Amino acid sequence: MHAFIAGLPKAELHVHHVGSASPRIVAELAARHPDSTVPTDPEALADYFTFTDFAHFIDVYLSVVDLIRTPEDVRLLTYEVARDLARQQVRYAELTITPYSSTRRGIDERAFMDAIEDARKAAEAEFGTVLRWCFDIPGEAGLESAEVTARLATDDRVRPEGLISFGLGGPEIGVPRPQFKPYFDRAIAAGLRSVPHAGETTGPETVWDALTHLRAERIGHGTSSARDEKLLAHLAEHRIALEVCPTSNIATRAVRTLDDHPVKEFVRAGVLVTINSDDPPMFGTDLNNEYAVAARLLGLDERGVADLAKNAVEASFLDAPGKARIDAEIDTYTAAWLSA
Ligand SMILES: O=C(O)c1cccc(C(=O)CC[C@H]2O[C@@H](n3cnc4c(=O)[nH]cnc43)[C@H](O)[C@@H]2O)c1
Ligand SMILES: [Zn+2]
Repeated sequence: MHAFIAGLPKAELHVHHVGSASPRIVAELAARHPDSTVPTDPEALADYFTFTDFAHFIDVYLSVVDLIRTPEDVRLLTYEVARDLARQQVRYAELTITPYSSTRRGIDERAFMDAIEDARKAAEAEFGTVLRWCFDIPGEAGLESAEVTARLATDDRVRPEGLISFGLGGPEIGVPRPQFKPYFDRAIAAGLRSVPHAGETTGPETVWDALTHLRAERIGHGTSSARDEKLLAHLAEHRIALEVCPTSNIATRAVRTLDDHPVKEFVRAGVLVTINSDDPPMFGTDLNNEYAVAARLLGLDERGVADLAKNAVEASFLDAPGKARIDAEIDTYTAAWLSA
């Protein structure tokens, strides 16, 4: 199964830019900025990436954000993230980027956009992996961060070509979703798709809020949806996909153990489940491992895993020919594997 998954063409819909910095990239950035407190030795880094709860995870996440100080850091990170995705046969990824965190720390906004776009184009040409951006509001940073993110996402003079969606991340407790409605309205009016995190660390009412107020088309995590049958039925009926990230939920202690993960409930209820890695090096995982975890939790064979990969293609914001191309690749690969 591991070998099958490793070669399977895939789409990744929920993966964070800074959260994808590999130990090698963290070490390289730390060498560029030696005053940082982030450890560079891989063993110390593994300890550093062990979280007591979600709030601790965010503190550590922001310490890695602090390592990214120049447009060249942004370009390096983005290009290397694409390389890691390509190695896992990821053909298409929607990468969540938090421009507010970088511009607030002094990176010029146009230089930031040029850096991600330059890396996106190079990655597509060199690795064949297509990247698209989701700009997310770091909700806990307040409405100023929402205003900046909405402006950067909608102002034609700065908004990057690869931007397709608008999100909301960070802690959920004490950060009600409805307050972000005007910013999502602006983003949606500008043609962006709505993909907020919801129900990761709070209950199903947050997912309802994301659907009602933010017009969510997919939900980041949505873990607590399992506690509300009516919500599950609504998600299933409207084909609103959940971006499930099993190992992330254990690492941030949102879910106790993998066997307690509600992914089985989602599938039972007919919800469109996609499998994702979230912040892979920080959680000691990668997308291939998340598929292996899902295969075990759901009792899937190779065909079942290929269907999961196709769910991600269906729920992606690719156009129809782009979806058909990856679906065909998945079918060809699976047929060849099963007939070998
Ligand atoms: O950048 C700042 O100055 C700042 C100030 C206050 C709060 C924040 C944040 O809350 C940043 C959160 C950051 O976390 C990212 N992220 C990565 N993985 C996850 C996840 O599983 N669930 C929610 N958020 C996540 C998110 O994209 C934000 O960039 C920042
Ligand atoms: Zn996330």
